[in-house]
Amino acid sequence: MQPPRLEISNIVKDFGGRRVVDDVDLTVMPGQVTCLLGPSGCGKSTTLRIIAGVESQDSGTINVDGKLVCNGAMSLPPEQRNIGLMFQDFALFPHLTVAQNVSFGLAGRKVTDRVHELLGKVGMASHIDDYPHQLSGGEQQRVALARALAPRPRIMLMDEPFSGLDDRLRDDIRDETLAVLKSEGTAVLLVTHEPGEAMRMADEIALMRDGKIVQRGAPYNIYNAPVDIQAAAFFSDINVIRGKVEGALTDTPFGQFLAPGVPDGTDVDIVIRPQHLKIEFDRAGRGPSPTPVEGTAARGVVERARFMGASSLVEFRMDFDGSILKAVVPSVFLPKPGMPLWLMIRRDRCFVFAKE
Ligand SMILES: Nc1ncnc2c1ncn2[C@@H]1O[C@H](COP(=O)(O)OP(=O)(O)OP(=O)(O)O)[C@@H](O)[C@H]1O
Repeated sequence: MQPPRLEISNIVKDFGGRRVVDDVDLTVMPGQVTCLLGPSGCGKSTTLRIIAGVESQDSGTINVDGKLVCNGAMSLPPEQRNIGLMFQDFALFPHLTVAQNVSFGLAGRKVTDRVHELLGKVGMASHIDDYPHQLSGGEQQRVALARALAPRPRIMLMDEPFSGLDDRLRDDIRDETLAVLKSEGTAVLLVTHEPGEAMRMADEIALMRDGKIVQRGAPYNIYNAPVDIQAAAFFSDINVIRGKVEGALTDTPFGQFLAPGVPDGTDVDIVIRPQHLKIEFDRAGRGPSPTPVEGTAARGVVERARFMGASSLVEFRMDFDGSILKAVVPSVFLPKPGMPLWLMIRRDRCFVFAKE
């Protein structure tokens, strides 16, 4: 089997006595995009800077293609690591043309071919003789990508590379960048604080919090099987229903939920994303009959409904405790405030977390 393109193990970094990177392990396989995702200040950029070699770790090892790049005893300088970098505030050389920017630092007979190939891939072939000030932000970004890829790095490190771009442009550039990276077969470690960006770009997401990787997996798995309530809440709004465990079950107004292995008397949070609440109409003051999959319906009264474009957001005030639950419904669903409706929770769509 191929070794991981990048493998970092037990990386630790303290700043002023505070642990900023706390025993981080990560792997990126050849041709794969791994996103290091987490809130601002959780240590993502520091991890990336350590991999790039512009910051040194206190302990831990880094391997590229199974070859040691640094550990406690040795450290290759950044330029010998065969790593490409792309950051938000990338800067093209203002006095060099697009072609000169892309070929900067490269030597050999094939450089011109490579520059043409890459500028073609990023859709900038017609700007080959332009200077950076003649390009838009998105165009500069494309050139920066071509420049970073020109020396065929073994791995590309990207730190919030799209955050300087406006929303619509950003989606296009993300997709184009991903297509170019995939066509080059480059392994990528991308840092972002935006779950949407990570879901869009990543083959694998490593979720980071307070210096630690708390969960790793494919976007689908991270979204649908979060390790804890914070991991669930990082990706969308959530609804939380509280309960207490008795005999591995929790009784709630929505019926019983399984809580296997959780000791009696433990408080639990039952977490459901707004798009997974099921809404049923009121039938002469009664809701639908309970089912094994969806449990018991609980009645709520519409507090407000908002049209969001692709979906509608409906807020309910629940009869059982006066709390608000939010439901997201595809397309247009705008019930009037005051209307009674019934909510159900599919057991395979919710997460049950024991409280610490
Ligand atoms: N050179 C430094 N000296 C002291 N503290 C630092 C240094 N670099 C980073 N930190 C601190 O380490 C913590 C993690 O920073 P880091 O930039 O890695 O986080 P991040 O997850 O990338 O956040 P952001 O997305 O805001 O950049 C922050 O609290 C930051 O203030």
